[in-house]
Amino acid sequence: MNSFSWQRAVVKVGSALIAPEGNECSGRYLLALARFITASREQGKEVILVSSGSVAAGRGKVSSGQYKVKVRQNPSIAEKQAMAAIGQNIMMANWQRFFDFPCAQVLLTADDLRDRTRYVNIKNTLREIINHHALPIVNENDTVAVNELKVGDNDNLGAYTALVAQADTLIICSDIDGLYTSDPRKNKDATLIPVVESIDSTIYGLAGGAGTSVGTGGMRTKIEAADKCINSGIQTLIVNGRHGETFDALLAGKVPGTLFKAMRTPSNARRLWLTHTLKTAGRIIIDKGAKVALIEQGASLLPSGIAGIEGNFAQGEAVEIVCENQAVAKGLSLYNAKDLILIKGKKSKDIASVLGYETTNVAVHRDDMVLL
Ligand SMILES: Nc1ncnc2c1ncn2[C@@H]1O[C@H](COP(=O)(O)OP(=O)(O)O)[C@@H](O)[C@H]1O
Ligand SMILES: N[C@@H](CCC(=O)OP(=O)(O)O)C(=O)O
Repeated sequence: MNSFSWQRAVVKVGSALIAPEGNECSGRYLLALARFITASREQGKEVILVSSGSVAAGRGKVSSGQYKVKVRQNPSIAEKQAMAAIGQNIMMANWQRFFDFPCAQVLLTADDLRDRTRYVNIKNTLREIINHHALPIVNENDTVAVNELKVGDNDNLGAYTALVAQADTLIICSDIDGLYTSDPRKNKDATLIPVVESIDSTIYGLAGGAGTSVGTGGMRTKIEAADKCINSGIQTLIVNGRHGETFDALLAGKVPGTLFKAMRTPSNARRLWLTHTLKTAGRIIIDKGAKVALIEQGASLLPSGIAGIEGNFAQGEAVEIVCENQAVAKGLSLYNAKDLILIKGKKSKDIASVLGYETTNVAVHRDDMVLL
């Protein structure tokens, strides 16, 4: 088995695992996985869960309740959305019973992830949920997500979550041991591929569709997710969540499935993106004390060290950080230019009273900054 190490992982639990019968959200395969999450947190690691199961949970609830409503085998989008609305809290409760720390529900659409301001807010919220020792549980906001708003499958949602949360690892837990040379349910000669160094059309060519009626995407969307991640320095694993031994192996740093190797380290990928891809929309002028803090202490930029603002940038846009006319760093601003003008030079404790709100006491977070 290949080895891996990690510090912050997104663990994606597919419909095939949480709703094995397609009707109802089940706990059958979740205990070993929950133990893995708890043990990993006890080792100081950070976990974000991306869980499917709301549609199946809703369907199970309406068909078993007082009215015993039959849901069609191929329901309309609106019916699925109604099932998701009924099932999201059932799916959450299904997880919460395994943990004595709080679970935090995060419902996202593709549109949320494309919008710069919402992207920053999602990132801040995930960071705060983890700081408060709760477990973020992400799912698609199925009740509002139609067509162009939809990520559509939770594999790709898992990849977007790993990117926004700056995870180093995405672990996709499904009902199959990993990526095979072809769909093993259709071809008994298919063999497991333990490691993938890079993803090209040959790898995509191996993928077949979903294995169950509740699964969305099958292997193709898992490869798409891995493709997004490994290019950003996030290693991706596909493992079989139906076997308890899977999680013993993962805890021991082994990959009991397929490992898609990261093409570079997450910090290098991020550095490249920040330095070369992002265009700056303005400048933040800082004082000498802030420059020392940024360069020598690796600190985040606080409003108290800001002397001036140039440009009319939005929250989440890239800015150049300048001291005495020399570029010191580049990073993503957590406040828009107008608000930064109001809080420049102010102490953290005064931000809320000046703006009437406070999302964070940091202007540019260390994680979103590259020194020049
Ligand atoms: N090359 C392949 N290797 C492994 N599984 C494959 C492959 N092609 C298609 N599959 C199918 O993908 C299924 C897993 O995807 P899916 O049913 O969408 O699960 P989940 O709900 O966990 O996302 C497997 O059960 C398997 O039948
Ligand atoms: N958001 C949907 C799950 C989407 C889905 O089926 O994804 P997947 O687990 O990748 O097959 C739900 O909660 O039912």
